[in-house]
Amino acid sequence: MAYFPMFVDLKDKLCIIVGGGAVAYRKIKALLEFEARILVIAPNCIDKVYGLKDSLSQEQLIIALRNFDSGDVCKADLVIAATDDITLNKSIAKECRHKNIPVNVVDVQEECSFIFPAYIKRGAVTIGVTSSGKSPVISQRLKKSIAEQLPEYLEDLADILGEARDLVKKSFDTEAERKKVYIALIEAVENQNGKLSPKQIKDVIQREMKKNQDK
Ligand SMILES: C[C@@]1(CC(=O)O)c2cc3[nH]c(cc4nc(cc5[nH]c(cc(n2)[C@H]1CCC(=O)O)[C@@](C)(CC(=O)O)[C@@H]5CCC(=O)O)C(CC(=O)O)=C4CCC(=O)O)c(CCC(=O)O)c3CC(=O)O
Ligand SMILES: NC(=O)C1=CN([C@@H]2O[C@H](COP(=O)(O)OP(=O)(O)OC[C@H]3O[C@@H](n4cnc5c(N)ncnc54)[C@H](O)[C@@H]3O)[C@@H](O)[C@H]2O)C=CC1
Repeated sequence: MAYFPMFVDLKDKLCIIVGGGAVAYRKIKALLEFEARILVIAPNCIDKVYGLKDSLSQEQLIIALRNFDSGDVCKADLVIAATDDITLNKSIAKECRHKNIPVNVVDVQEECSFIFPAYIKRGAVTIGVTSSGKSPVISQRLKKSIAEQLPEYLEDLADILGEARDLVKKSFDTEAERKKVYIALIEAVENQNGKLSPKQIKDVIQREMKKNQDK
């Protein structure tokens, strides 16, 4: 069985992480990169988790130094059960499922409604890899080898194409024409090593329009 890669908007969503060990830390770091708000509930946290407070506001991260209470999950958009107590983790999962809250349980895959990928983030471009639980280390290694092949300008490229999109949509009638323009823009960015000014974007679009008219 393979998992479907679904990309989720986590901006400002409240993610509750129960547990404050090394595994919790890894999940928190990932969720923060996607602008989630974090509430950690654990009687003890490793220093790296406490350390996150230095660079984050109260809006972004709250650490509640206490045991989990049933009912804690009520306000959560997402829950991670990351304690070292398998029975507790399972009961958190049960409560979440009952309340229709997506839940990840770090030590029991069958209890997860979603699992974490190994991922690469370059601005708006995200690449997620999973082995559907078979081997996280495969995902980790694949991530590394994919990352080595990505062009430096990937983030800029996505921004440039994103900005050009409205104009391209207005200027070209068919999807096939629009796709050609995006490819021309990508090639132009490749030639300029990642930089195109708004004027250069317009020039490429003009050029493609002219090509279309001349046909
Ligand atoms: C099912 C899943 C659920 C979930 O966590 O969402 C899960 C479950 C478990 N992981 C375990 C172990 C390890 N996990 C890692 C690493 C990662 N694990 C991640 C995801 C996932 N792990 C989901 C499946 C994703 C997939 O299949 O691709 C990554 C990709 C993302 C992340 O964690 O953020 C991250 C790499 C991120 C990166 O490098 O980018 C390492 C390596 C290391 O630590 O360096 C080890 C030690 C080696 C080993 O055991 O394989 C154990 C056994 C614990 C034990 O033996 O006690 C369980 C529980 C079980 O298998 O039952
Ligand atoms: N999914 C994954 O990627 C991986 C999962 N694991 C599993 O993750 C689990 C956690 O691993 P670590 O972070 O290394 O453990 P850890 O022992 O460092 O941390 C456990 C945390 O749970 C907290 N905790 C315990 N009882 C609690 C309660 N009643 N309420 C709230 N918090 C409570 C502790 O205070 C501590 O912060 C292990 O069971 C391990 O098998 C391990 C490796 C990878």
